[in-house]
Amino acid sequence: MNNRADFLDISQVTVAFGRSRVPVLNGIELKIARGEYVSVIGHSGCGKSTLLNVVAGLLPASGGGVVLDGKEVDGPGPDRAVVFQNHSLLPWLTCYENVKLAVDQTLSRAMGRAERHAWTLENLALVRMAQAKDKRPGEISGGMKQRIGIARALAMKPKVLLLDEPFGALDALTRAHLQDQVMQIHAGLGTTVMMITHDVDEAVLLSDRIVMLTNGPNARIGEILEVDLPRPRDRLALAADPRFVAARASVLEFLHHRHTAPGLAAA
Ligand SMILES: Nc1ncnc2c1ncn2[C@@H]1O[C@H](COP(=O)(O)OP(=O)(O)OP(=O)(O)O)[C@@H](O)[C@H]1O
Repeated sequence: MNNRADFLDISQVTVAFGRSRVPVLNGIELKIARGEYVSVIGHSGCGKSTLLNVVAGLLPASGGGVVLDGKEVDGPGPDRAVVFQNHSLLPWLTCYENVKLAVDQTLSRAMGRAERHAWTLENLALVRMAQAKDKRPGEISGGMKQRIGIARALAMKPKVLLLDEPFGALDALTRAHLQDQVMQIHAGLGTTVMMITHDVDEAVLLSDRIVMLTNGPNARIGEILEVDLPRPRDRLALAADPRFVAARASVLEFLHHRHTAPGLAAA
């Protein structure tokens, strides 16, 4: 068992694609504690998804590595569940079957048949989708599809939940609703989360820490902001909270003025 502070240990991760000698990411060093909610923000194309894909084991790092709970990441695994911006549900299966398939694939040794059925229903209920369990993805809204994607990810009992702009394709109200649900789930289950986002308000509302990447190529961690706001967080109350406003301003200031700080982007 690892220290709380380095449950997920991203160590000197560098990624260069193909024969390019200029890395997209250069020497990313980040330790995430068990139960922590960490967002990664940065300009388009700086390498946020690349970093998440390395942690997911979908992309090998050119240098450095990732260790999760003492085990080196060397490929995809059920201990790291990913939710992408566009849902990846199987269209011919119902919502129940989409979640159940993941449960069967990952937990068939740990749980009997009846238990897997109950666990599938429990996770559908967690994202408030129990009533739509027999619908197919084509019959439900974009927000509902993302909720099924989150239920499927959580049902695998991952050690870390990797969210790649999970609310990016949703309208503002649906997005707010889903952010609130994810906050409740995080509070209830103590899930460790690494989330990629473009949205400054979303990052401040949800995160314990916000990791700000400099522009690529050669992107590095420019700054890390601790979000010192008590939980549970209420979006309406926070909008006028000076600590929320200050955190938001700090991230915006980084994105607008400091994302290519001398000595970072050019290094
Ligand atoms: N498979 C690949 N082969 C070559 N280059 C790639 C590949 N995947 C990503 N890149 C390049 O790496 C850089 C970072 O891409 P990435 O998708 O990680 O950025 P991002 O910060 O997630 O962008 P966005 O916010 O727009 O989604 C980009 O310049 C992209 O073109």
